[in-house]
Amino acid sequence: MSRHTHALDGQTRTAGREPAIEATNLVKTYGGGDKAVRALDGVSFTVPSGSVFGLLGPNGAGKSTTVKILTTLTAADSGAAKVAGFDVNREAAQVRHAIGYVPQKQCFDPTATGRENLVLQGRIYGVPITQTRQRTDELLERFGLAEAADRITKTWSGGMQRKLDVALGLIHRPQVLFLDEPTTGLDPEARADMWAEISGLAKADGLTVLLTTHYLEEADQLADQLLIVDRGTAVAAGTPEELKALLDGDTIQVHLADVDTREHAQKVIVAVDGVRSVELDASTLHAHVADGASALPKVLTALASAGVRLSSITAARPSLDDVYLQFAGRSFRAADRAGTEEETK
Ligand SMILES: Nc1ncnc2c1ncn2[C@@H]1O[C@H](COP(=O)(O)OP(=O)(O)OP(=O)(O)O)[C@@H](O)[C@H]1O
Repeated sequence: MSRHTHALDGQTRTAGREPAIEATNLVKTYGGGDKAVRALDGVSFTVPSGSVFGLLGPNGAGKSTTVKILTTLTAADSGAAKVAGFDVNREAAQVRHAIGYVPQKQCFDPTATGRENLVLQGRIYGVPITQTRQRTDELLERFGLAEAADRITKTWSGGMQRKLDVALGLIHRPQVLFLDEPTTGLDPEARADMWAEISGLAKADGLTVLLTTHYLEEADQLADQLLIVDRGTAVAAGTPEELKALLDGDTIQVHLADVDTREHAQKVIVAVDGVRSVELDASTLHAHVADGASALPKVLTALASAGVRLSSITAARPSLDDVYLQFAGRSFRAADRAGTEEETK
């Protein structure tokens, strides 16, 4: 972890106000003996009030487990956490009152209308009925659901249903909102719409939002601060820009026509002037260079002279995928696929 210390230290600085979330060295193991799964292996982070914090990681990285500990749904084996100033173990009731939690799976009654769902949720939280009605109207309006409010929610689109999930988490005016994979399963348009809503929540309402995602683009777009987790540990932290700046220079991605030539191609590219390092990922090579525009023709010429056939080659500024590749040693998409396969076994 030492090479990431700089960015992780940056995470703990806050501007005077008490942080909305402080997680220290969280450890959680499921099961025991041979079947034990270490879901979290010492994760720490701090979320300043009024910001959007992204927990980014492939399937099975430990994101939901972190959220469950912070929302008091499960207890960590060791470590400590405070949310809205309350200890998740000793002051669980206060934590629950101060937070909204939107789980991965839909949490409304599909046979009730949107309005009925919101009013019921307000009652569950003990919000007085007049305030519940007022807040319901406000939330329906804010999420563009007012017109559909009195229709049974199972007739709503997926995007509308997901917005209702978020609205339900806000009925009691929490200080901190947890969104577990808020846009999984949504089409691109509904996803963009949801992104706009989420960034509005922090900016307009001063709410602190912690969201988990396995979409790099979502983390890049929404998060003020990001923690990248992999196999239960934090691999990098910072703003999306800081993380990308850790990889100064550009990345040249070389897609090989023949996967068997990858080791040979790697040696050829490493020898090109201006190439700092080359990482291998299936049939793609990622070369880190100071300046993509000047290095690309040299890489092309070297590969052509060595008889390596390509299917494509591109130069780009580093992406979060490159950050992940550098720190986790494998590409995000490959890790996500591996995680999904692991979970469906
Ligand atoms: N109740 C449980 N019992 C046993 N193992 C579990 C349980 N919940 C999670 N795990 C395992 O712990 C690890 C972390 O899971 P977690 O759900 O926190 O990951 P995640 O990053 O949220 O992944 P996803 O994006 O798939 O939800 C995984 O290996 C998962 O299979």
